[in-house]
Amino acid sequence: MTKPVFSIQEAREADAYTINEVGIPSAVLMERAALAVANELQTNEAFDLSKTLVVAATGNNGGDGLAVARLLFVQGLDVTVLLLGNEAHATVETQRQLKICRHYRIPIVTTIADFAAFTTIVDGIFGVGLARPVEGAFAETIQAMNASPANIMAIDVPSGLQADTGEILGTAIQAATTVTMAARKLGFTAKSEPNTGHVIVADIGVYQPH
Ligand SMILES: NC(=O)C1=CN([C@@H]2O[C@H](COP(=O)(O)OP(=O)(O)OC[C@H]3O[C@@H](n4cnc5c(N)ncnc54)[C@H](O)[C@@H]3O)[C@@H](O)[C@H]2O)[C@@H](O)CC1
Ligand SMILES: [K+]
Repeated sequence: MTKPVFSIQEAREADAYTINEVGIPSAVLMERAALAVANELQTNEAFDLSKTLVVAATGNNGGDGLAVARLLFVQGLDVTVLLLGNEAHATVETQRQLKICRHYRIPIVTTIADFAAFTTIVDGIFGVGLARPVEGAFAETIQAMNASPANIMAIDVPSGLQADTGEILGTAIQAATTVTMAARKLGFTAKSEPNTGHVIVADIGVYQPH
């Protein structure tokens, strides 16, 4: 059982408790997170999946994104992954998802010339791990995503939004929908609605320590 709203610390503690004490493997939580996002993309008519871009960085939020890309790709959809950051620093789970994506020969690129070519963009850049203001290529990519006519689906937290305070750290994704894992985040308030869009809470089997 979980509280309806999590701080970043509570989200991290619940993930760790579920993985280490309950015994649900991290990859299972990631798969359930990705299934929830893919399901929302495929059932919400606002998302046109004729040409989808998944933007993934190297943390576990990016791992969620890569798993979403694979779930859509195996259904025959046109999916491209934009991989941001240094792959050598990817988390174990994200490296696992990258390996699977490569097995399926999902197109993985490191730059995109025209974000307007996509009908849907999935934001798997930063989740609750956002730790400092967004700058450089990350900021430019977020701005290009926002400028695209594509509808944006944010995974867990719109990238650039501080999940405890709702503060925009430099620049932040403006999503149509955010599928957030286990519970809403403290920073999701009326003020953050231009960034979160409609918030959907996905039950991915996370338990809070008690
Ligand atoms: N197994 C798990 O623990 C689960 C994690 N989940 C996902 O994992 C996310 C949390 O993953 P992580 O803790 O890996 O963190 P994130 O993936 O949110 O981001 C952390 C990474 O981004 C870097 N970073 C932070 N701020 C930055 C900035 N401004 N500029 C550049 N790099 C920056 C960090 O150094 C780190 O490498 C959640 O939001 C959720 O999407 C879900 O899959 C559920 C299960
Ligand atoms: K995100």
